[in-house]
Amino acid sequence: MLQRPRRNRKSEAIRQMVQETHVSAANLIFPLFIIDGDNQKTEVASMPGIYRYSIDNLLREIESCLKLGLNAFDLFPNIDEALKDKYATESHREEGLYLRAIREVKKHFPEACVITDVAMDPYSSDGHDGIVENGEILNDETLEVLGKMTLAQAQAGADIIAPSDMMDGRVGHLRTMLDDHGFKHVSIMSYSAKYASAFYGPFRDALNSAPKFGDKKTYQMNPANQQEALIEARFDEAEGADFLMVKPALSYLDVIKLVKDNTQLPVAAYNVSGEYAMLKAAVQRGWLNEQRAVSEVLTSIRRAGATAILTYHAREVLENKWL
Ligand SMILES: NCC(=O)CCC(=O)O
Ligand SMILES: [Mg+2]
Repeated sequence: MLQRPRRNRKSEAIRQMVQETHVSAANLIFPLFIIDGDNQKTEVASMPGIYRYSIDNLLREIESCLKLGLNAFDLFPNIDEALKDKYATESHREEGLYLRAIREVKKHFPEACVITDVAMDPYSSDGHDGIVENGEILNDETLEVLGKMTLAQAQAGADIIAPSDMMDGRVGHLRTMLDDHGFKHVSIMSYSAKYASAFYGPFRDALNSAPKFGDKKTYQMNPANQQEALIEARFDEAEGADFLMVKPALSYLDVIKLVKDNTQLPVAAYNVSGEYAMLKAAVQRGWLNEQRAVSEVLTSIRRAGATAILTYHAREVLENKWL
């Protein structure tokens, strides 16, 4: 035999030498949930180890993450039901929870990369990502709300705004709004290919943001489609996105690869709440080795072509030196 690929696996030193893919702290983005109040820290039942933080505790959490070399955070608000309405007006109220949180984080940690979520669902009494009229999601009317939300977040200090709604034309609309208002430096990380997935369940528990009727299939993508991801990615790129995101990650590694092969922009992937919950549940029962499973999951997402990974595992992998 002339070819013996096993020779390159014979020792740890050689295995490391030929390793093709690495995950580092710099690739990770940590999603964080925010609730109102003082000194609050409540665990999300379906996401063991993940908490909703009041702003004071959020600052402590971010401070300890920064010490671990974890520098990028994606913030999501849990909004009181009484503050929700049809037009998500709470999303651009100056003294609202979310905008206060962004201002506080940037005031205390100007070096942190703060990514903000642009979508109506946490503030919508319908629990949808758009304005609902007679059971329909109105695309162009929704862009107006997303624009207000984006400007308010940029004003509060967002480094990157991340529209997660899947309305058509929103990247171009938001890019123009930002540029016209002196926020040329604010980046856009677009959820380009966001699928109508079962794996968002625990996230909706965390934020209490599940749709009040129907589902999100008229705007989020059909899990059966791959080519459609390229259409979405191409439009977002043309409209001025700085990052293209695929979401979820694990059941969509082929989509990450396809998008990566068709763009020069960095691709981000969202290792979503249901993916985290599945792994944690098996670990809690002693059915999986956590360190090995988490490291394999993150490596596979990088191998597929993601530059940045949004993952609820971010803090624990750095804390435990699992990478
Ligand atoms: N717009 C953000 C999400 O929908 C996150 C979903 C998840 O982690 O399940
Ligand atoms: Mg789109």
